[in-house]
Amino acid sequence: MKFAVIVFPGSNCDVDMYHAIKDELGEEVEYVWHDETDLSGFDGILLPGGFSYGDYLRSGAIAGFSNVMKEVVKAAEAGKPVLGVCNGFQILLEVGLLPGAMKRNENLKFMCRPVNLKVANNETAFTSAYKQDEIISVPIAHGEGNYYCDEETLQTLKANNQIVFTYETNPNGSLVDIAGITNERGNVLGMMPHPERAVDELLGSADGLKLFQSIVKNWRESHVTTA
Ligand SMILES: NC(=O)CC[C@H](N)C(=O)O
Repeated sequence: MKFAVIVFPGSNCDVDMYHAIKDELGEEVEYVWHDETDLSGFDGILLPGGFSYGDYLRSGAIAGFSNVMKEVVKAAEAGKPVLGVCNGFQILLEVGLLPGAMKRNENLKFMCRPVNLKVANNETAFTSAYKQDEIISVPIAHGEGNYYCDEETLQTLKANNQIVFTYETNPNGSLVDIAGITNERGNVLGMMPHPERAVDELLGSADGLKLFQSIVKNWRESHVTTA
């Protein structure tokens, strides 16, 4: 499986994402600059964290207008897996691939520390290797991670099981403890915690690895036929 790690001016988790895929997962991966207008050679798209365009206006607001995001939308519409982590999640919200918006953390502080997450839905292409309700440790690092949506959207998210990760203890004021959601189709996931920083026990946790393994397993099941 071949992944693209999209890089914007100000991305700072692109190298961690690349390392997670290449060295820990053992899959193909390439960096793709934000000006790129063709993602047809990739099977999965990864939007890493960081401070694209210095978080000017709102986190992810400017990156949402980049050339490559038009292609990311096309890839999502074609059913390819698209994962946005932290700033990547914020960009997915800005382009409307995921519903809702991100507000500043309730305490108005940037927070960087490990948190416990609950796998609230393990029947997705991103979480099938986890157990339902499994508690995993994955670090957060954000100033704008306070997820918000209107009541109607929240009911839709709940009804379709789109809430995939919740915080065990809410660090940022996020609505109903939401840490990660998918689109209705289930092929686009946005999450604030960083699974690519939790791929080796030496880093404090390897709990993020199963997320990437789930993506690959799901892709192989639908794309690779064995004799
Ligand atoms: N690590 C990140 O992706 C940070 C995201 C964003 N710049 C924020 O502080 O909310």
